[in-house]
Amino acid sequence: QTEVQFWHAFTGRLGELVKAQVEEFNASQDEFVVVESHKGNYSETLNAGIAAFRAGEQPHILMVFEVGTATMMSAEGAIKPVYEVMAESGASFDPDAYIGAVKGYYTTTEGDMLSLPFNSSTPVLWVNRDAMEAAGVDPDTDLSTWEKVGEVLDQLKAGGEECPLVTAWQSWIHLENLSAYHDVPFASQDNGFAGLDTELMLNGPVQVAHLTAMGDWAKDGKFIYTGRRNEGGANFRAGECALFTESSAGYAGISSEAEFAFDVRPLPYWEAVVSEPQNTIIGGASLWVMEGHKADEYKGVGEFLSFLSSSDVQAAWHQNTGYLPITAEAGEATRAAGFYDENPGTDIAVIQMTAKEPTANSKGLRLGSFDQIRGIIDEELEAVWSGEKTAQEAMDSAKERGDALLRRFESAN
Ligand SMILES: O=P(O)(O)OC[C@H](O)CO
Repeated sequence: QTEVQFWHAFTGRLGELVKAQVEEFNASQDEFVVVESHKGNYSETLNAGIAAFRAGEQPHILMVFEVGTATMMSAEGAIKPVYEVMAESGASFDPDAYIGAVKGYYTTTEGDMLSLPFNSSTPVLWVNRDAMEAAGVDPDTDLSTWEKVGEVLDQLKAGGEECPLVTAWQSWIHLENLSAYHDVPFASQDNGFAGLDTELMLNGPVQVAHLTAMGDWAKDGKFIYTGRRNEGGANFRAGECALFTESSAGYAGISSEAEFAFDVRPLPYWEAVVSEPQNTIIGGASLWVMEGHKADEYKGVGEFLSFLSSSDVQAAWHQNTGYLPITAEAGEATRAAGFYDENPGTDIAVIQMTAKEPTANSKGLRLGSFDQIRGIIDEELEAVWSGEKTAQEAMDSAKERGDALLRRFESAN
């Protein structure tokens, strides 16, 4: 049997679900064996893939979070584009089957798919209904705008809630998506889509106003900071927090662990800035195929990626995890099966990402060295939460430091 190595970043419920998919594929045929390995969090998995490539020990398939997309696109010689793998392997593959908002992010301007948008997400607002009630707040209260959320945070605090709001992925949600959702740029050159000579624009009035509000909430004990990635998920799932801004894929852990009534709402927007929000942008990860392997192994890769995209596998994955259904057919099958009626809110992520035609500010981000830039942004945000810097000071500094990395990436590519 021909072996295919698949490196990913999933643990917990997501880790179990990936393992189950791999086992199902392996059991469905006897020509190939996919071997899945967990390589740490998203950044660690990306770095493990890069280091392995340099050592000539790269896996066939590497999961790379959306942040690493520009890095992978520029890694010529290291990656084998998915459209090429699929064409050579003869596995069934219809690029038009994938939903536009997801496909666009991982496809060249010529329409060639470079990586498989396996687990695509977008941020939403998770609500612990029991915690709201315990603090004397109507759990059905309108949370559509940050103005309204601000009032609810006051009520939660007054009602004795110790963790009114917690977040995962602060840069992704409170800066990158915030910008797209309010149709302001996060970076120049269409957020990097139009060229490498881009600079950060994350220190504008919309971003600064939002971070100032978040900083005030942090100072008042209404926003509790728990970490840069999805650390806050453990607090929310344990029932310790009322509101949680997190990926739609938070569903995997919340639906399997939460011992309280929860629901999911659209990501709030500032009514003072827009009368209605633009779309949110993509997160999660895609699967990149790495160069340097044999033709029969790539055939196995093609078969496995085709299996992952098949309607039944996709529909189940979407329903179990909260990741977007990457094909229109999987979304339709989910609706037809009554899943959205039985699990209200599980279609919010798709609606939020696709309801409006994206603008140059809301197609997504394509920035080199973005993982390192996020590290800088995280550091600066932490200075806002601790009251060390104003939001303006922190974002001016993030821009200056981040732009230096963008210049370095530009000259290296
Ligand atoms: O938790 P995920 O997989 O939806 O990813 C969230 C962010 O996009 C990570 O950058």
